[in-house]
Amino acid sequence: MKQAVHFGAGNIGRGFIGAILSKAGYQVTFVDVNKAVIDELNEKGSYTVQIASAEQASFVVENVSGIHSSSEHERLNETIAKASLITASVGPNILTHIAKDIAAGLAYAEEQSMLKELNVVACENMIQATDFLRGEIEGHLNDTIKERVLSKVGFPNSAVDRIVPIQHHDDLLTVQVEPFFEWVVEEPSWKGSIPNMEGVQFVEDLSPFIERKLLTVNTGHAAIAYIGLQEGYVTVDRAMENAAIKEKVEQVLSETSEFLVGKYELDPEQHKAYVNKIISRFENPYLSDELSRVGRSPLRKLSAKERLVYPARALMEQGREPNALIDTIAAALHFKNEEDQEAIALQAAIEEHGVKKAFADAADLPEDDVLVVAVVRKYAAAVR
Ligand SMILES: NC(=O)C1=CN([C@@H]2O[C@H](COP(=O)(O)OP(=O)(O)OC[C@H]3O[C@@H](n4cnc5c(N)ncnc54)[C@H](O)[C@@H]3O)[C@@H](O)[C@H]2O)C=CC1
Ligand SMILES: O=P(O)(O)OC[C@H]1O[C@](O)(CO)[C@@H](O)[C@@H]1O
Repeated sequence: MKQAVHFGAGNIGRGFIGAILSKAGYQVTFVDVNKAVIDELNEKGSYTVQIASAEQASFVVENVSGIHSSSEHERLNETIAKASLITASVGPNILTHIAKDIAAGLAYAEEQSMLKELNVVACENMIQATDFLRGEIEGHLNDTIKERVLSKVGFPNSAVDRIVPIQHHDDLLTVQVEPFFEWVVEEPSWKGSIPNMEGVQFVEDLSPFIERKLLTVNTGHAAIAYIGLQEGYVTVDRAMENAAIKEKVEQVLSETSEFLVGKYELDPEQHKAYVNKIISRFENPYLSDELSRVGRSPLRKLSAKERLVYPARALMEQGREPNALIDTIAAALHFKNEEDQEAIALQAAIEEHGVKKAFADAADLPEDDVLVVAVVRKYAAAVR
């Protein structure tokens, strides 16, 4: 049986990537720091995925096991050495940490003369996430091993799309997901023959796919989260029942559409249909997705290459005034959550240095940048 190693046995790992890989005939070994989840995977060897729709369908994902990365280094090295695919959905900020584990496994495979053609794919909400991961892995390899690894291992970027909220089940492994899913992988960087995996699309150029997804699903979602929280909502579906919030989200997405259609010469009608589909996904009444989850890690979401600042700045460079994006960024600066380290750091920075410097630092922009000036002007109006 083909072996896949997936870092991150969390919501998207179990609810999407693990399910696709298992169905494609892989034995999937999840790697996680959460020992309770790993123990449960090893004990049960399967888990249930529930589809959040009127039909309430569910299916069982088989051939899964787990490795606790903090304590099972040798087992992890041996498993990586046998794998033909390594994937990850741990969160962009954690890629640096798992790079060390992946590098150790690849170096072990090389030393044991086991290194064969394989691929490493980061499945994160991040542009060029695999390129970033590859850079971090390379930093842990000596020159000789690095050369061998780069000749055998492919590092394709990918775009993943499926809404998987925080789970509330008695069973630790059961995961509820939305019906929609899309996993797009960069074909030119794939080493070896292109596999036929149901639910995975290989493309020549990933940029239009990842940008379309990040600047529609994730930008729209972020707008609902930050504006919805301002209005006292708790979940995405309930916030979308408010006509004013829905209208604001539509305005945000018409701004990102303007950018995307222009940059990638998309067919405006087809893109409009894509946007409408995404909006209907946000309204799914069978999915209870917390705004605090969708808005999590505000410093990452306010950074330069991310879902809010990147399109807003690009539009302003074209002489446009993306007012709905500016309102969303202003609302994001009010995001407070005592369980979110980035939210705490953001609010501390605002208190200590003022909103102008706090936002300029987060977005890596000068304090007199046009976007910073516009956001600061709106910030006072977006009181929570
Ligand atoms: N939830 C979703 O709908 C989607 C998530 N994603 C991407 O997946 C990422 C993860 O999202 P979720 O699954 O919702 O989060 P999650 O918190 O449910 O899962 C992340 C998992 O990574 C594990 N982890 C943390 N540090 C680790 C380490 N050093 N080694 C191994 N495992 C480690 C955590 O214990 C957790 O089980 C997101 O940041 C995003 O980039 C992408 C598309 C959809
Ligand atoms: O996972 P992130 O990047 O923190 O952002 C949350 C977003 O990711 C998703 O979980 C999946 O794309 C969306 O639900 C949401 O827009």
